[in-house]
Amino acid sequence: MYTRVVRLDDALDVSIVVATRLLDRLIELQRSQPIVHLCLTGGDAANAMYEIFAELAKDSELDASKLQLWWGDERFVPATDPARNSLQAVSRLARTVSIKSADTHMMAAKDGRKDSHESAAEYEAELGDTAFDITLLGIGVDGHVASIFPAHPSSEPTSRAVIGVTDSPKEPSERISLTLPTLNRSEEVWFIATGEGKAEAVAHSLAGDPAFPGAAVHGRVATFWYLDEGAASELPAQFTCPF
Ligand SMILES: O=C(O)[C@H](O)[C@@H](O)[C@H](O)[C@H](O)COP(=O)(O)O
Repeated sequence: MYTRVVRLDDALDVSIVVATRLLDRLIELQRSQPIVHLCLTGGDAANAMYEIFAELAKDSELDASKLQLWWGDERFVPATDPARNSLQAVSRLARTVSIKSADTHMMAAKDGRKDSHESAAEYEAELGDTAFDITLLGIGVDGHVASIFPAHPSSEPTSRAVIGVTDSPKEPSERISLTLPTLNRSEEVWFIATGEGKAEAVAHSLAGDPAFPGAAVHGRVATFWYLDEGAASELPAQFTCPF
């Protein structure tokens, strides 16, 4: 198990490098296994990357029929609300990648019948013991990952694989999130963070500060942190890895 920090100049470089590596890695995995499970994240950094990924995936060897998409977290809002992480990702990826809806495992939307806790239990059942090949994660200025927020009930230890989150410090207040042990059922975790606002959260997470949920997330094989200079600006010198 290893952690690697990849420092890049700016946010655009992060999007290009992550999109390029993700496409290459998925194609490589598809050569040796029938299905690849990719867990997606929400957030501006990821959305920018998805746009470039969709461009690169056009005319590539990526086989969308061998890809299963999952989500690390979802904003619990109505199905057509553009704030949904899944809509934001799928609307970008589907420009060139034709993934069947049966292989696109979106978390439930708010429909007035079930609350986020019931919907989380439903997703837990859908997930079963699926382990992700790659999990993408953003990180908040406050250090949250997926919808696990520091000093908040969402970061309390739980035996659940998926939880409903209420009173989230970030809008919208109701969410669904994989828990830390579920995120850790990933062969590889790829963090994406850009901008100086993330520097403190990134530095504390990489230093293993238990107050920061990101410190507890590791791929079984590898954990990558793709950072621009702003997000990496508070890292000690030992984290200066060449690209
Ligand atoms: O639903 C969400 O809000 C996200 O899943 C969240 O965990 C996000 O990934 C981070 O907040 C980083 O987002 P940015 O890249 O927009 O800063």
